[in-house]
Amino acid sequence: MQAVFLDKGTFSDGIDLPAPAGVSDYVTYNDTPKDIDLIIERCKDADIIITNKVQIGADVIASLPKLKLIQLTATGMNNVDQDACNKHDVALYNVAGYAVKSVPEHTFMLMLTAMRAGIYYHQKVADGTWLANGNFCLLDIPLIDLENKTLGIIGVGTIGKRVTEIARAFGMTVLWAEHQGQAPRNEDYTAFDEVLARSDVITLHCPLNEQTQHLINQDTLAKMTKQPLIVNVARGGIVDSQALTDAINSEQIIGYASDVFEQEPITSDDPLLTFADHPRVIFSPHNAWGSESAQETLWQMLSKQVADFIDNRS
Ligand SMILES: NC(=O)C1=CN([C@@H]2O[C@H](COP(=O)(O)OP(=O)(O)OC[C@H]3O[C@@H](n4cnc5c(N)ncnc54)[C@H](OP(=O)(O)O)[C@@H]3O)[C@@H](O)[C@H]2O)C=CC1
Ligand SMILES: O=C(O)C(=O)CO
Repeated sequence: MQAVFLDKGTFSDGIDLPAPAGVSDYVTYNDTPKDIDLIIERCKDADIIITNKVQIGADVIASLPKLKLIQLTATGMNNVDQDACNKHDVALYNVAGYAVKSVPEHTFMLMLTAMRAGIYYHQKVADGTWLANGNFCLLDIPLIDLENKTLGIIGVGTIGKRVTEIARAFGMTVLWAEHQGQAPRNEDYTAFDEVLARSDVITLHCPLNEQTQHLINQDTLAKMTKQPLIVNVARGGIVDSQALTDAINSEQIIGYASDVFEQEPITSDDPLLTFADHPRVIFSPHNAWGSESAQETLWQMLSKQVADFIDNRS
């Protein structure tokens, strides 16, 4: 079978990404631009498309009669038209659970950096402000401890559960948010609006889909009464960037720590970039998933899934 990997360059150099067993013709591209004709041209003989973030829409799927499997090198599946896959009998696989160390650790890196103004203070050491100040320490922006704070988690799956464990080790109270508008399914969950109202930090770990598109918007931000920090390592589209920008400006929220953006890479006109120097705003370039061990685990899991798929088809 032919497998075409459209965006191999999303992995680090040095991570070995051999053809999965059963793939006889393995074609790789470092990057595939958003150009439907180019994607179709590259995949016209493919039985299997492997991709991390290339958008595979209904037009592409309908134009590839040989296609049998789209295998994502990711957990989130929002870049593929799932209805079109069902319609054309194309299997769609993600890789679940590969980043259960990497993403939670990154979540806390972002959270701690924002709460303790880490980038701000690093710059003050480097630019001589600390020296000019004269005292042994500089403390002009408050450092906020996590202990005794309430953490609201939206999306209590593999990643949300590990974040729960780490948060409890920090001495935080954790609230698991029920889906918006639904009664809590059991005593472990708290109603969505109550989580917004009670949390000092809100962290997003749900998938991007029709229900979660712009879940964080003007209305939901207005329900955040404790001026929380929002952490987003899930998907940019879960947050309405303009509403978030307004909420930071009006101090409805204390800050925003994000690995993901509606447009990736972020473009220079994105309003969020106006906060590049804000002491409680920190961005990373969608790399929370990518510790070396997570990349290696991902490829092992993916290789087995693809090999099993080919086995079952032959
Ligand atoms: N930044 C990065 O590098 C990475 C980002 N991600 C993102 O993180 C997301 C979560 O990953 P992971 O934990 O492994 O996935 P899981 O599928 O294990 O967990 C997702 C959880 O979200 C919950 N959920 C779904 N819809 C809603 C909703 N409307 N409101 C509240 N909760 C909801 C689900 O709960 P229920 O079953 O109750 O519906 C489920 O428990 C991925 O979808 C991906 O987008 C993942 C890896 C890396
Ligand atoms: O696994 C995911 O969903 C990611 O976003 C990393 O590619």
